[in-house]
Amino acid sequence: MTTSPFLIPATPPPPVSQPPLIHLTGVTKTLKGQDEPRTILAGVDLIVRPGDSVAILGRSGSGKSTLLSLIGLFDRPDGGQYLLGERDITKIPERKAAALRSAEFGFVFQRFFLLKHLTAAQNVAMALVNGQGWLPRRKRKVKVMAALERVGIGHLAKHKPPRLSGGEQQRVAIARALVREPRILLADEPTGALDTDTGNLVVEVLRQTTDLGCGLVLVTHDQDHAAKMGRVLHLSDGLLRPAAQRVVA
Ligand SMILES: Nc1ncnc2c1ncn2[C@@H]1O[C@H](COP(=O)(O)OP(=O)(O)OP(=O)(O)O)[C@@H](O)[C@H]1O
Repeated sequence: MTTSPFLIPATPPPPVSQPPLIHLTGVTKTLKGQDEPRTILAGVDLIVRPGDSVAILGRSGSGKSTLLSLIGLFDRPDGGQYLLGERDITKIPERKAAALRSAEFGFVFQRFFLLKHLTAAQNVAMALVNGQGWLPRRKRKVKVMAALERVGIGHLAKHKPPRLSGGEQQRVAIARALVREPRILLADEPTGALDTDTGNLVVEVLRQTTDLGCGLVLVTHDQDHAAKMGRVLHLSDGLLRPAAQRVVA
């Protein structure tokens, strides 16, 4: 029997998955408090590819921020393996970690950490000054405006934080995280200080950052926000597992 070249295969070929941006295997972390040392991460596995959006849920104290600080190279695992692209960075020294952190990652926190006396554009430009030295003024301006426009607040470039709403301030902070074009955006409770509607808007802005291939890891307590991500994981007993998702109306 000959096969017609016009036949459509019954099962489309699987999408070619892109190589991971980050790949954690069996990552462990024990923290020494005032009492007994406590194992916070007991063997975490996680893969984030370009364009992935991953939510991490978990009760307070389950270790979400600890995990995010390992991913963002503020701390190192005790065991397991952490690959950034193909590079094993499990035991990378701080000097090298700092350079990778500013080249590869953008960070968004619950608090906006904006400088009150600078405009939105100047706040965003600070990330370029710290990360890449002094870019020529015109190039800096183009990058800053592109970042502000990407989060929908180009028209607020000349406003200072006290004149901006909480959601607008958080969007300035997201633009500041995006302006160096990070490959991975890490957001720790970015809607914690915002009302529901504003929080929804900010989560949507964050999710859209993945459209151009950025990987996003969002730590949140809000199941509705988590459900807007491509994948929802739950951290408990030191392990990350797929979370049972609620249907959001
Ligand atoms: N530097 C530290 N030394 C000792 N214990 C710590 C340290 N930092 C955090 N912990 C403890 O580790 C546990 C995990 O903390 P972590 O902040 O990662 O949790 P979380 O899931 O992000 O919590 P939350 O949702 O409340 O922010 C907590 O019990 C916390 O008290």
